[in-house]
This record gives sequence, structure tokens and C-alpha cells, in this order.
Amino acid sequence: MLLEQINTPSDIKNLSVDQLNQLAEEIRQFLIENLATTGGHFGSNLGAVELTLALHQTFDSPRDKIIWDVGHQAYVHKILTGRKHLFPTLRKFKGLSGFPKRSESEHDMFDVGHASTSISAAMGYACARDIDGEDNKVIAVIGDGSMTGGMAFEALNHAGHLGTDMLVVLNDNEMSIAPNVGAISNYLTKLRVDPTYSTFKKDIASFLHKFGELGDKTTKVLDRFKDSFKSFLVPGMLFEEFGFTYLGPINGHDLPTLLKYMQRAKNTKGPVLLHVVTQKGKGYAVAADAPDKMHSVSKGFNLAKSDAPKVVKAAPPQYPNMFADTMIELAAQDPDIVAITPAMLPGSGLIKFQEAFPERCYDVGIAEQHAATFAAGMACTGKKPVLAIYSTFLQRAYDQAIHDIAIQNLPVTIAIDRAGLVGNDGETHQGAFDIAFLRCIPNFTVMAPKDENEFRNMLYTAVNHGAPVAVRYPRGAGLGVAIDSEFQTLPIGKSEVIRDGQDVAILALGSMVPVAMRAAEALKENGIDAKVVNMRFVKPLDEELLLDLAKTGTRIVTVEEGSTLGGMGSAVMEFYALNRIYGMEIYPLGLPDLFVEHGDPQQLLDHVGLNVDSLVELVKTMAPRKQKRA
Ligand SMILES: Cc1ncc(C[n+]2csc(CCOP(=O)(O)OP(=O)(O)O)c2C)c(N)n1
Ligand SMILES: CC(=O)[C@@H](O)[C@H](O)COP(=O)(O)O
Ligand SMILES: [Mg+2]
Repeated sequence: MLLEQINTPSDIKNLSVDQLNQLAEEIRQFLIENLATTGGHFGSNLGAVELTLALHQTFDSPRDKIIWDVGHQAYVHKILTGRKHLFPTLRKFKGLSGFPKRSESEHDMFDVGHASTSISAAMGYACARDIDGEDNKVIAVIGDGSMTGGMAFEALNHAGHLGTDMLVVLNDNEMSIAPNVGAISNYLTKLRVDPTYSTFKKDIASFLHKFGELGDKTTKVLDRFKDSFKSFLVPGMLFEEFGFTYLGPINGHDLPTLLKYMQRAKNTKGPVLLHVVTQKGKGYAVAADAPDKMHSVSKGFNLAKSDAPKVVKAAPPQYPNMFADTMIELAAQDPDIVAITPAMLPGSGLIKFQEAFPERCYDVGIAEQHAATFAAGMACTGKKPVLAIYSTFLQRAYDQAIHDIAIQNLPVTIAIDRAGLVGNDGETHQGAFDIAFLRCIPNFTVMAPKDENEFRNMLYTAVNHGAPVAVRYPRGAGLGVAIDSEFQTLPIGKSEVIRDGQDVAILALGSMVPVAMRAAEALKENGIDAKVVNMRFVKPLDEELLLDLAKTGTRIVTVEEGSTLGGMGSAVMEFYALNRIYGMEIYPLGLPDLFVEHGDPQQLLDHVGLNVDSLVELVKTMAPRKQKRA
């Protein structure tokens, strides 16, 4: 086994092509066996094996800087950089991260998890290198899906302008999580599938070269038009118009070709884009045939049972299912409802909606900012857009939420999935901040359901509200509650008391409502009688409830699966302070002021003290009940 001897990139430096091919097969087997037990990002890593080997054989990491985009495809890089033995702990609490992390290895140049950052980060490294007069190489590795993100083009624009010496490796597998979409994707397809493009490009290049050699006046005039000719006639020129030398497209599984072009790219000064064509899921039939289904896998798929093992990606989480079903019902009732997703058709559940209403469903690519402003534009015309977005990716569209949606008070519903701790993806993906960053925006209503039935009613309420609304809901399953036969409009800013009690009020939001109920039962055994309120709304708050609690001097604990700083608890305390109601005892429980790492979601909640036991202990330590206010 070659793989057993590989611990650092220098171990592959002198391997022959045959040995590299053997190593590629061993790495694929290693990935398949390990991910079967841990889960993780599957298809992208199987597709990037030869590419990663070629990068590490050609360049000298960590002196040369290899910067991964998203980072979900960097497992092979981790294997080659001394972390093979840690794979049994992949994405587990305190284990190996699923993404590059500077704290994990000197070979990881940039912490990542969100898409389209690599070229900007590489530019940062390259410009700093130039200031310092150093001569290392900087390489950004970006997928075709991530290339649809605006940030990538902002960085290409900058690099082309400065003529910075850097390499962008475009790993084109025609896939985002779902099949890639958009004009850029179509353009890459043209480059890939039409062989005349590359031969034509060579012909044109030599033709123009000959003009240059003749050197008479006519050719000089023609030469002036050379660039226009090129861009007009040769499709590969899009990147050259950005100031890049374009190389490719090449087969990303053919090691001799990869190594040859990688070397050529290394020897070319200035910005270079190497277009590498790979197959997502390469080497594992099920993943290669249906790459969208095996973008990531859950632990537990069994390799031994058959040649085409069962794919046991976790049963679709129920919230996305509920979301899709509700959207289909709402759209059937109301022709103005449209759905928008930035590249998350499968994860959001909208893939089902797309089947039902293809003309009212937009996958805009990895373009959260565009998605939000696109929704705003639609809302100006009377449409009722629902923007489905994970909490963590909504961070990308913050100015658009303020500038394009809220200032114009437009009826855009933001369905915020994966709000709260998402688990194995870790810091970059936890949905911790949406409450804090949305509730300070005027005109926004912010709500969170306690269960899937309330979720449906919230969506119904939101799309008919006529102003911006955010509905946040957690990753995973609902509670299995009964579903109302008809949608109910929820009164805006009204909470729901679900358990009465005199000693303390637990004001709970969304996923924390069931936790609060269980804590109240436990507190009863300790002789403490807790009221539990399902707050439903972070904004507007139920002020009547808060005034009543002030009148009775009831102690308050707020609990939410979001950042404590700036969260619902802060809102409650601000309410009392701004209304000059003093002397209340309030404790805000939420996510602490730190980035929560990867692990099993419940393990993480226990780790940060956001569970039944912590809530019970907290209430027990509070001061005795105050006297009634006059
Ligand atoms: C800003 C942002 N939006 C959405 C995602 C979710 N996401 C992760 S990987 C991915 C697809 C990336 O496609 P590509 O770059 O082509 O890599 P591939 O999976 O095909 O290897 C998406 C949409 C993300 N990580 N970051
Ligand atoms: C890397 C990335 O951003 C996605 O692949 C993400 O891991 C998907 O998360 P879900 O599994 O919650 O859809
Ligand atoms: Mg791709």
C-alpha cells in the first residue's frame, strides 16, 4: 500500500505517474471506507483526487499557498498533509474539521466553508508576497458552482487589473450541489464539450502570431484588432478579457496531462486560469451517477452489501419537506407566490416545489446577494417572493436585506433554514447570528416556530403580511405534531402562554420551546412553578406580556438557539430599559460569544449549556420571587 507511506506532501514528490495513479485508487478507497462510517462531503472529494495529487506534486506547500474554495473538497489535501489518521474523527466534536483550518495544519492557508472566497484570499496572499519581495506561488482552487458567486468575479477583476502572479484552478464538474446553473455554467459547458473551441483557439493563436511576424503596416493595423478578434472568435477569451492566461480545458483525472499543465501554469507569470474538468463522485458508481444525491453523505452507508450500496443520506429533514409542501399549497392558492434559492434546491426542499411550479422557482446560483435584491425587485411588482436561505448564508446578503428589502418595506419573506446549531459543518455554518442582525432592521418582522404546524402558519402569515418577514427554523426534524386542516393567520407580535406558573417565566423561542417545557416539568419536581411562553416573535415583541410580567415582578429567563448578544433576551431587556421599568431579574440564555465548533448538534448544545439541565440549574440559582408591584 502506497498510501501507508504518505504523510507529508514531500512523500509524493518523486512518485511516477503509475505510482500516483495507484495512490489515487488507494485514496479513493480510503475515502469511501472512511466516509461510510463518519459521513461527510463525498462526491467533491472523490472528484478531486488526481487534481490534489498534481497540485501537491507540482507546488511546494506550505511555501506555495494552496487555497481551497468552500473547502468541502479538501479531504485529499488533508490526507496528503499528515491528517490521514484523524479521519475516523472527521466532523466529530474535537475531531478533524470538514474544512481547511489554519489552526489544524500549516498547509491550510485560509479558514473556509462558504463559497467563492478563494480568489480574494489568494489575492491577499499574493499581494502581500509582492510587497515583501518573495517569490512563492499562490493557487486558488475553485469549483464551477463557486464560480457563480459574485465575489469570485470581484476578485478576478482585481487580479486582472493588477496582473498579479497567481493561479486559479477552476475545478469544473458541472455541478454545484445540484446541477450548476447560469450563463457562466453554460459558457463552461461550451468550452468543455465543443472540441472546435480548443482547436479553433490554437488555430487563431497561430494565425495571429503569423500576422505579428510579418510586421508590415497592414498587419500592424490588423494586430491592433487582435484582441477584439480573439474575444469575438474564441470563447476561452472571457477569462483572458479579465487579464488571465487561460489554459485548458483539460481532463482532471489524467495525471500526465494534469502535471504537464500544472507545470506550464507554474512557469507562466501573471494571473493564470487552468480549467480542469472532473467528475463529481468519480470512482463510486452511485455518486458518479447521481452526484447531487451524494454531495454529502450521512454515516452508516454499507459498502459490503452490494456493488451499488444503498445511499443512506439521512432521510430528508422534515423542515425542508414541510417548507416545500407548504410552499406548494401557498403557491396553488396564490399566483403571486414565487420561490428563490441561491444554489440550495435540494437542501432547502425547493426541489419539490420546482417540480410543481417550475416557472415560479428560481435557482440563482451561489449568489445570496443577488437572490435578496432579485426578490426585492419582484416584490416591487406585487409578487410575493419567498427567499429560502440558510441562516449562515444569509450573512452574505445583509446589506441587501437592509438597503433593498427593508428600506422599501417590501413584502419579501425570508425562510431562514438551518437557524441555530447545524452540527458537523461547524463554525462557518452555525446559524447563530440571524436574530441579532435582523431584529435591529426597521420594518422587519422576525419569528420562529415551536413546531412544524406553527411553521406552516408562520409562512402563511408572512406571505400575506405585506412587509419584510423572516421566519427562522432549525436544521432537521419537526416534532411530529398534528397539522391544522387550514392555515391560520398568527397575530403579529403575540406570544402564546403554553404553561402557567407563578415563580418564574421562561420566555422561549422556536426550537427552545420544547426544551423550556421539559425544564418546567423538572423544575416542578424542585418545587418551582414555571410559566412557559412560546414567544413566536422576536420582533415585534409581545409588549403586553412583558408589561404583565413586570407588574407581577416575575423573574424571567429567556432562551433561544441564537447568539445571546443581540438576541431575543437582549430585546426583552431593552424593552424594560427603554420603558424605564427597573428592578426586573432577567437572565438571557442563548449561544455564547464564541464560534461553536463542529460535532453532533445535541453534543454542541450540551457543550454550550443550552439544554434542559442548564435551564433548570439556572432557574434554581435565581433570587426568590419579588413582591408584587403596586
Ligand atoms: C456562500 C455559500 N452559499 C452556499 C453554500 C453551499 N454550498 C456548499 S458546496 C456548494 C456547491 C459548490 O459547487 P462547486 O464549487 O462547483 O464544488 P463541487 O461541490 O461541485 O465540488 C454549495 C452551493 C456555501 N458553502 N456557501
Ligand atoms: C459545504 C456546504 O456548505 C454544504 O454542502 C453544507 O454542508 C450543506 O449542509 P446541509 O447538509 O445542512 O444541507
Ligand atoms: Mg462543481
